[in-house]
Amino acid sequence: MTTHAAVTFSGVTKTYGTVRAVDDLGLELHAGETVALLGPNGAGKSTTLDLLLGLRPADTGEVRVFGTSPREAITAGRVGAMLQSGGLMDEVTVRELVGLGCALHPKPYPADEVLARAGLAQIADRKVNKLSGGQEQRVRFALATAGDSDLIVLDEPTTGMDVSARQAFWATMREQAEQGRTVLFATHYLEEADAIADRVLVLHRGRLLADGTAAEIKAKAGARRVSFDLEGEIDEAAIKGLPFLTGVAVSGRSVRIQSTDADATVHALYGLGVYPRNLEVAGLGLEQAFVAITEAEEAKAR
Ligand SMILES: Nc1ncnc2c1ncn2[C@@H]1O[C@H](COP(=O)(O)OP(=O)(O)OP(=O)(O)O)[C@@H](O)[C@H]1O
Repeated sequence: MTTHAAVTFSGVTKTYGTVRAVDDLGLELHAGETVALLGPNGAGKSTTLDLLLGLRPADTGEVRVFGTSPREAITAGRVGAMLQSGGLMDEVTVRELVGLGCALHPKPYPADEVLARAGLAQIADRKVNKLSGGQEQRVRFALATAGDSDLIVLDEPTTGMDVSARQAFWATMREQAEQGRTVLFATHYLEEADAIADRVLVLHRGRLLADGTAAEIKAKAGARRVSFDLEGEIDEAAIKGLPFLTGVAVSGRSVRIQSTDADATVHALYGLGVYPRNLEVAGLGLEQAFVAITEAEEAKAR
C-alpha cells in the first residue's frame, strides 16, 4: 500500500477580489504530526483550512488529503473538523445534535462517550440555543471527535473556553495524536502552539513564512532577551544606544531588551560603566519570536 501524506498543498492560491488570501502555498503534513497554524489576523489561516476541507475551491494548485480530494477524504470519514463559524442547529438538544454527528460519521464512536469526552454529559439535555459560548465550543469539539477520523482540523478551537475546558480539550487532543492521528489547529494562543505542537507553521499574507519546531521558530527570530536591574539614575538614552538592540522597555529600575547579539550588547553595557544586577539572558518565547518574524516581514513590505 502506498503511504500518502496526510495533507498536501501544491501551489495553492485563493483570492477574494483583490485580496490574495492564500498565495502559492506549498505544504506537506505527515501522518501523526500535531501542527499549529499561526498568523496575524487576515493571514489566511481560515481560508487555508477551508481549502483543506474542500469548503472553497482553490483558484490554482491542488489540495490532497490522504492522496484523495478533500471531499473524498471527508466522505470516507477520515477528517473531523471544528470550525470557528458556522451555526449549530438550534432547536435540538446537545445529545440529539451530537448523536446526529455520530450517526453521520462512517466510523462513529458511541454518542455517550463523545459527550463525556467533550465535558457535555451534564448538559446533554439542554437545547443548543441555550448554551454559553464556551459550551457551544465544546459541542463543536464533540462533533469534530464524533468518529474515528485520521485527521482533525481545528480553527481556533479554544476561543471562549474556560481554563478547565481548555486543559481537558488539549488532553484529549494529545490522546488523539498519540493514537497516530494528524492534528492541525489554527490559533492565536502561542503558548498552546508551544506546548502542544510538534510543528509550527507561520502564515503571513497567505504565504508560509516559517515552518519548523517551536524551538526552530524561536531560533529563526535570531534575537535574545536580556533583562537586568540598575541602581541609581537610569540613562535611557545610553541604554537605547546599545548595539544590536531590537527592542527596549524600561520600567522603574528594571530594563528588558531584545538583542540580535546579546554578548556584544552586554559587553557594551559594562562599557557604559554601569553594573547590571540580576542579569538574565534568555531565548525569545514563541510569542516574541512570532512578533519579530511577522514584523520583520511587514517592514520589508513597507
Ligand atoms: N469570503 C470572503 N470574502 C472576501 N474576503 C475574504 C473572505 N474570507 C476571507 N477574506 C479575506 O481574506 C484574507 C484572509 O482571511 P482569513 O479569514 O483566511 O484569515 P485568518 O488568518 O483566518 O484571520 P483571523 O486570524 O482574523 O481569523 C483576509 O484579508 C480576509 O479579509
